[in-house]
Amino acid sequence: MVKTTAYSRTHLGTVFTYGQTCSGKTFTMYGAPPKHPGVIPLAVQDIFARVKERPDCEFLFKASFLEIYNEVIRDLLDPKRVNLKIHETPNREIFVGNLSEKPVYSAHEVAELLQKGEANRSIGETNMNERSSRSHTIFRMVSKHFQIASTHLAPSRLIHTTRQLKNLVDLAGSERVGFTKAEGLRLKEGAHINKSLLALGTVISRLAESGGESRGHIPYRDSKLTRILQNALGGNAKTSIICTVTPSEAFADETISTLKFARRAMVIANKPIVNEVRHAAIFIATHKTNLYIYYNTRAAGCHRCCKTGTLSRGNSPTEAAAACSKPHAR
Ligand SMILES: Nc1ncnc2c1ncn2[C@@H]1O[C@H](COP(=O)(O)OP(=O)(O)OP(=O)(O)O)[C@@H](O)[C@H]1O
Repeated sequence: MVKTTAYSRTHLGTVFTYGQTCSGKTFTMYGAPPKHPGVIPLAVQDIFARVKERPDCEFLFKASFLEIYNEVIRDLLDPKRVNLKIHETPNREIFVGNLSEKPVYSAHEVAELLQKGEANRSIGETNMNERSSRSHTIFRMVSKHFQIASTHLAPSRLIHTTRQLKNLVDLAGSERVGFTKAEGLRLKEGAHINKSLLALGTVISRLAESGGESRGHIPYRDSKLTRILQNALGGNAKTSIICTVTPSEAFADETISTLKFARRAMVIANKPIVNEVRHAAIFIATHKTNLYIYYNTRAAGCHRCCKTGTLSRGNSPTEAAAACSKPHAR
């Protein structure tokens, strides 16, 4: 499932984990590499492995990494960039302004960036988890791929480009103050986490009620998390949600609540699209090439020669006819 989302040719692919605190969300997303890599390192490896399978394409990758901490967006690759704002393009694509994007060329480089970002992430000890995520993180990889095609007259021509976004999201977990015994800063963090997860739950419920269509009012703007994930939740994305639960009886209520969330989310049916740009000029040029071959063949009346390759690049009909030394009818 996760592999499909990472591989997918659709414009936007998103994977996120959902569940109560200490249920294994961060472990699922990051794992304990190199022995037990999580979803993010595995997805990145898959993406780069795919590059090797497509020698006919050129790829360009850029990565960004942000956290939402107490409803403030911070760049984890450049922590001086704080309080970043969310914007929307005219074609309704949501993006975070002034977020740094680093070009990456290998899975190893991405792993280094992840490590750097993780070191800047807000993590704190609670009664439940000694390394509890106090923020939601979104690791995003944007890729552009350019397909090159060779034709008889043009050995290297750009045919189309595809742009894809992959969001790999690690959410902070919902927490009950009774269990975490949080006070002061931890209590404030917990309140923000719960509030944004509630907003996520509401968005999922509304989308589920409307069968996945963004009909009526869907309150994406109620939290930074739902606003950033707007396209992933109810748009044209391919989204995988991994729900994590703890086996402990003491958390049965949380487990039931997580399973209800999962059941609602399953109803939502997005409509993934491929963001592909066919280059019109190139398309016409390619067809001109074919037309030219056809024209030459007809004009010279030299079907057999053209088929066997006598007609070379730049031949005019006269040149083609002259180049044909075979004694067949013209
Ligand atoms: N499948 C697993 N195998 C081994 N250890 C695990 C596994 N899942 C979770 N753990 C361990 O359980 C602890 C809690 O996991 P983790 O931090 O991933 O939870 P979380 O849901 O992200 O919590 P929070 O919401 O508080 O950040 C960690 O010490 C982690 O290493």
